[in-house]
Amino acid sequence: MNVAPAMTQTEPRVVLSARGLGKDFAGFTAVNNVDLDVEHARIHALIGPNGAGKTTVFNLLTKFLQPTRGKITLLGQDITQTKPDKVARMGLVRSFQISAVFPHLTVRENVKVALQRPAGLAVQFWKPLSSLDRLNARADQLIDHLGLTPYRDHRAADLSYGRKRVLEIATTLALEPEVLLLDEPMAGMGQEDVRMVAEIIRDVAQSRAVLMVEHNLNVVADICHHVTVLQRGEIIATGDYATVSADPRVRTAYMGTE
Ligand SMILES: Nc1ncnc2c1ncn2[C@@H]1O[C@H](COP(=O)(O)OP(=O)(O)OP(=O)(O)O)[C@@H](O)[C@H]1O
Repeated sequence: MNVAPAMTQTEPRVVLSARGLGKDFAGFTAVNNVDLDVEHARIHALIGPNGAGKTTVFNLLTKFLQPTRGKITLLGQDITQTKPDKVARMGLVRSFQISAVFPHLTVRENVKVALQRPAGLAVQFWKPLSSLDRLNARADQLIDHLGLTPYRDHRAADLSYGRKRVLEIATTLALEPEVLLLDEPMAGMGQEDVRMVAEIIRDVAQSRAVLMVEHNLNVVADICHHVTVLQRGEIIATGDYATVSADPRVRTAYMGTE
């Protein structure tokens, strides 16, 4: 059998990029002149002190907000004017967009519900869950991939906080995104859960790009290939963790907040 060679680290493929991205709110510039290149099979962190503009950049990229300036390209297509649902169908998915995990459903049922809307469509509540049986195999594959098999028949409400986040990621992956945006995936987690979710993210990023906002700099140092640091809406440093953490402007920006 012919197997295509795996993409090597020397062949970066930019899947999402922004040029000169900017957003003004009633005369206040929240984001300015942001250039970003997110690559396939890489984890890219967006960090910065509170109010630096990280969430606004996420909202611009997913088109929840319309940029005031600049251009966004997804998989070679200009999406600057594209609507959020179309952007999601094109492969740019933000975790919370579909991470409505239903607490009374089991892990497997949640994943099946997510799988029946691969185009990012609304959940079809009128369909009985039994009609989703054809999705069992695919759901179990995804569940296994994310280490949730022992919890497959547990109700989502009974999962630990960390495993709930992993289930959210599983439901996001049901859309088979090319680019996954994670907004503070480790927020509120204990150390053990942080380690587990970090491993999952590393695994998930083997076959897609991940862009994440993360305050936990240990996690950023551990799993992120590229780090972009924002301050007052502008990029002050970009590169690998060692490079940006040694940058005097980054050290100043974080002083007192780290
Ligand atoms: N809809 C809005 N209207 C006016 N100002 C806004 C709006 N959204 C964000 N801002 C402002 O833009 C700036 C950047 O906010 P943003 O939430 O993007 O920062 P952040 O880096 O995500 O912060 P945090 O780490 O605290 O979540 C802040 O000064 C914020 O008050």
